[in-house]
Amino acid sequence: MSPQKGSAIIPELLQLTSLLPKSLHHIKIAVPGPFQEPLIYQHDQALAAGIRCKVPLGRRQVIGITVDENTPTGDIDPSKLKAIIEVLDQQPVLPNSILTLADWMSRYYQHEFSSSYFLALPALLRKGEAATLKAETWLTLTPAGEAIDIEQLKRSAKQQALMAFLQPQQRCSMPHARDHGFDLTLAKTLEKKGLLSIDNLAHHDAIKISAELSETPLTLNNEQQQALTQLTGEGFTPSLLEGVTGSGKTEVYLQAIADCLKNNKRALVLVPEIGLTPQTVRRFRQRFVDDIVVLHSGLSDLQRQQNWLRAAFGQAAIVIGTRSAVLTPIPDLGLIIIDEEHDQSYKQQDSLRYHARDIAILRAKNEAVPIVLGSATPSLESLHHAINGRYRYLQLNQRATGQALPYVETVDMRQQQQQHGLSEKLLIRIKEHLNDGNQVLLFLNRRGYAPSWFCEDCGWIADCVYCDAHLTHHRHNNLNICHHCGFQQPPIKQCPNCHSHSLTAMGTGTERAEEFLSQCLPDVPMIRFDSNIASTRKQFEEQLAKTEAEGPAIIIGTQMLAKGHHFERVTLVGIWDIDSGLFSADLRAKERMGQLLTQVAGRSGRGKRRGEVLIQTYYPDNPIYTPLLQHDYRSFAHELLQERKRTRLPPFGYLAVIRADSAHAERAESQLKEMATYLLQLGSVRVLGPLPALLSRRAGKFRYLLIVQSDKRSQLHEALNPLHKHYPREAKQVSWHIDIDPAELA
Ligand SMILES: Nc1ncnc2c1ncn2[C@@H]1O[C@H](COP(=O)(O)OP(=O)(O)OP(=O)(O)O)[C@@H](O)[C@H]1O
Ligand SMILES: [Zn+2]
Repeated sequence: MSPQKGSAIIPELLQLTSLLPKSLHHIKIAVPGPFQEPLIYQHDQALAAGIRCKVPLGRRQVIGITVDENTPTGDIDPSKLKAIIEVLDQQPVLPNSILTLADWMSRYYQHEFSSSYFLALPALLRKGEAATLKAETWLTLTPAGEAIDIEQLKRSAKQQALMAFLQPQQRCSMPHARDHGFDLTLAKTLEKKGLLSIDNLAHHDAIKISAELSETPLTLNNEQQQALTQLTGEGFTPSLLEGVTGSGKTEVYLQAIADCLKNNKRALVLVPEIGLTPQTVRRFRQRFVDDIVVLHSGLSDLQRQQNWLRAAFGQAAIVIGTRSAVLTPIPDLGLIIIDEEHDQSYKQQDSLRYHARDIAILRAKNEAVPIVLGSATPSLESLHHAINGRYRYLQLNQRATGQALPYVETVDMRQQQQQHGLSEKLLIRIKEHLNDGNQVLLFLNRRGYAPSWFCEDCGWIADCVYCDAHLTHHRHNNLNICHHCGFQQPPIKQCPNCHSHSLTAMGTGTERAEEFLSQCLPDVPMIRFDSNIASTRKQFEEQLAKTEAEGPAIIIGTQMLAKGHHFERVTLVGIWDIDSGLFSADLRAKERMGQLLTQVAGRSGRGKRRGEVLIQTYYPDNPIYTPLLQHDYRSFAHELLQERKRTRLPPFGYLAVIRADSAHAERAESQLKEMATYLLQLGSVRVLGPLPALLSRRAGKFRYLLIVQSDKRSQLHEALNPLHKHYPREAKQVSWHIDIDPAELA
């Protein structure tokens, strides 16, 4: 055999060996795109779940996340597998606890498979940035610092305080020290004494939980004490803490967290989007020595990434965040709290339409920890679970300060002189309360100057060109604006219908209410809260600060005011209009109305003086208001639960909405008709529709709904599951999505 021949064979052999499958691993990766399952790639090593990889997808390269081995995938042909281009992480960025939730969410909400995985990551990590913390100034105790008896420092109170702060933690970052009033100069003095060292570096390990308090907790009243005792338990213990407005739920949370930290575990606190103001955070920071990390949409991408990583590395004992913070990795989690659990902002209303409360419950169950859902006005779902014993039902019926709940009275608008929808009676009462040196809060759930621009001669109303909605008139910039799509135009001067020039703003929004009240009461400061004036966190905070700084003043705003804020000086709450909740066809309109009314009324009389609430209504005798006027949200909710039971609506049945959007109404409708036929022949679900959405056209697209109902959750899911296989999400100029457990029919 000639050597030449042999050498020709060897490269071929080599090539063959490199193709041998035994050295290759099949890796399941959640990849962005319209996939209902992870895709499979090959790689020369096994990879743990939760690792980011760069992979080819069509002609592009994208970042995906490895998922659990057990995650099912469709059939694959191994010869078609593409290789991972680059592995971005040495260690998983998402721990198993979060991967399990993400996997469940993908299936349950029937959205693109990868979306829950990406939702769990901060934006910069989604884009492939390194999962590392930036260098930071750290204060670390030296052995001498650890050993010193701080009594020896008593000549300098500040030095002693910093050492007392640092000793239980051993190490802390400079920003954390600053939050507690310690500055770098002070730290340098102690460094010179050899008690601590100051370094600039990036720490990636956990920090010891000190469980020390930096203020003395309030003494709990009996109800609070009982609630606290019952809500902590071994393993998964869900509780509903139903406490009237001002009953001191926050104090119960704070003390429950203190217990959690003592057990060397960390706590997760979820609050509604607008509830997470610096005031809230301050209240927590005042109480605890341990570091607290905050996660909300107002942070820059970098801040969010850094805070998220600090939480994930165990550098914070408490994580406070809004909706998506429910997916933050937290080592040794010991407690979850959801404040204002009824709040709508916990449900995401686009793309992955998840409910953070439901995910939190699942997380608590998986991680075997107690979870507390707190509210003065619990959602019907949570109430139902508390009544039937699935959750512990803890009640606080008294205000913590001992102050009685406010007097509530209706104003019969049919018998009142009124201007801009403000009754004579309410105006008189406003003046009385201001004269007594108090503040008044007026609730009007319509921002802008007037809800419509209207022809006095023929009744024509200016509509949005792209939506099935009236334009709202805004005076400060003289524009008519669509609150659904943002379309705007200067107010039309001549009626396109009858050519009259008598066009005017009709109705009252917050802007007009403020203008009118300023005319009636020129010397009284007006503090407005609506998304025009307080849309950013900073603006909102500025308005809140004004309420604290001012004496007699009028606070006027939309439902932004209903989110658990404590206005010490408000003694009168006036509800400008509430009736719209009675007539809305939306699923939860009545429930929301009751919650809003109770929450807004609950802002009255939280200080030293008993409060008063005046509700303007054209339907004072409507029985739905009766329990609410007596602070009896519980009876109100029981009544609604009975109604839901009769109609087999949640929590007594399960619901999904399929919505199709298209520039051509008939296409959206016919797509849903096809789906309805398919679903009906299954025989396991009830189907209503297609019908136009409550907002039947938005931004140029017609919106149709199919309401799918079932008495069994599993049947609903089984019925819906195959839809995406039969009907592409976007085709023939129709796009559609499923909303499981919908919050509204919009
Ligand atoms: N045990 C207590 N003793 C005295 N004051 C208390 C006690 N607990 C709470 N408070 C005070 O009562 C007030 C209301 O408490 P908090 O804001 O926690 O109520 P809440 O139940 O969260 O109300 P809301 O649902 O209306 O937001 C606060 O000023 C708080 O400091
Ligand atoms: Zn519009």
